[in-house]
Amino acid sequence: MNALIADEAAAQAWLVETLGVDAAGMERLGRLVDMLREENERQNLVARASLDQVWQRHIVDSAQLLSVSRGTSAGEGLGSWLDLGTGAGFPGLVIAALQPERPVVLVDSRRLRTEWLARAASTLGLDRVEVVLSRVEDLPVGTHAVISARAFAPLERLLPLAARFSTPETLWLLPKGAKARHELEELSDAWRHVFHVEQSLTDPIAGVIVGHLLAAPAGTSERSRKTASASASKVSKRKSKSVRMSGRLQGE
Ligand SMILES: C[S@@+](CC[C@H](N)C(=O)[O-])C[C@H]1O[C@@H](n2cnc3c(N)ncnc32)[C@H](O)[C@@H]1O
Repeated sequence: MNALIADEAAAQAWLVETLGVDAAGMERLGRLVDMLREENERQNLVARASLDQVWQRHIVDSAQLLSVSRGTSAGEGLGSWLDLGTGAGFPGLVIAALQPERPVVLVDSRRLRTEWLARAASTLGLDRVEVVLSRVEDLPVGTHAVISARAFAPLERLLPLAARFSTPETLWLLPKGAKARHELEELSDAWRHVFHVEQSLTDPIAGVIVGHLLAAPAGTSERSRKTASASASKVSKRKSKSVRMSGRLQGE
């Protein structure tokens, strides 16, 4: 097992020495941390106390997904990465800062958060980032190489919501707290998958659910397709429900 990252210095050292982040990548992460601290004075993005350990609790906690996915084709490639319920930017914005060539889609239902995400991505020059203001339920279908979600929904609720963005090749990376193993054990057998739990590098009791969804329970994809196409037409009729932003905010 990898050693746990015990403090802020160890977190930054891990990024450089183990993950191999170069000077430009560290500079982007440093600017992201500064911007996050500033924005957190305006809106409640992350718990204030967590900023004392921002490199451990948020940056490395997100970046560890790249380490977990090493050696997999989805992890090694630069296929599209979908992050659901990105909130303050975790893990999706950190992934984009570390892999600026990869298309990364950040989805959140709260306008202020998506405005922050679009502003931060633009300031960092991350022009492959797309920020989508939408409920996940209302996102049109589209498949991705990687799907991540941190602190968004329990597995049993997340899978029906997000299965339509997945193929059997899609790599799912789900940082969970202490309930990772329990959530996986409790998942209905009707979901065919090859998920397992990796130990988190930042928290001794947390795990990351990693793997592939092979098949949804019978009837799920049809329901998802119907939901998605109904949602897509709802979005086109009421454009304000889903706003895509890339670098700068687009008008509704
Ligand atoms: C607990 S926060 C986690 C944020 C971030 N992933 C993190 O770990 O710091 C959950 C986020 O999901 C967003 N959210 C909740 N329900 C959603 C939905 N149905 N569709 C899209 N975003 C949603 C919330 O606005 C919030 O920003």
